[in-house]
Amino acid sequence: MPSASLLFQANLDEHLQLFQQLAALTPDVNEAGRRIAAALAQGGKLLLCGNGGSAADAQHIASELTGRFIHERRPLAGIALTTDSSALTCIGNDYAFDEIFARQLRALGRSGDVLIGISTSGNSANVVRAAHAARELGISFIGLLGRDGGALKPLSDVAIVVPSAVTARIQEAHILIGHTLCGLIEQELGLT
Ligand SMILES: O=C(CO)[C@@H](O)[C@H](O)[C@H](O)[C@H](O)COP(=O)(O)O
Ligand SMILES: [Zn+2]
Repeated sequence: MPSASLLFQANLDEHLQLFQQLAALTPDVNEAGRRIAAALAQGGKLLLCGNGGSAADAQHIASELTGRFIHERRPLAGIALTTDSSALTCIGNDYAFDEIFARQLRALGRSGDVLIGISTSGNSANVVRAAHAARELGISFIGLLGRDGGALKPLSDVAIVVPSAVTARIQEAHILIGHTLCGLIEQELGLT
């Protein structure tokens, strides 16, 4: 454990070392952007889910679509399944915490939509359930993952696996990738 004065430098070193490896994810990021843009162009929507910091990422990315990212353009359909405290507590309380995203997806998702599941471990059970529900509903599942991709990797139509075992560093990469997806969506839809 580095001393307090060295912690920021240690985090920076770890972050920079990881970010230098992220170019290898370019094909997966591009494929994810292409799929999301195609879904939006055909009247579908982007849904997102995740826990903790990844819940924050989910709603951050959704707001880049409904609000705006870089360019002044029409609003785009993005919904985070992490924000409705009544739905989350009702489903968590009456069914199971593992059902909080899958049940909302069954209510709101339609064939042709895309779901991004964000998980640094790739193993959060409520995201795994949502990935299974996506498959049943004809919804593409993009896994924004870390470590070895966990249980979500084989459930993903596109798996973007950040090669780190450190949750915070993975989350830092996830938001870079999330922002890049927003830029790709604007580009692909000709909204730049
Ligand atoms: O932000 C952090 C840690 O940096 C935490 O809130 C973290 O997101 C939570 O522990 C999550 O429950 C972890 O879930 P996951 O990424 O493994 O799916
Ligand atoms: Zn965090």
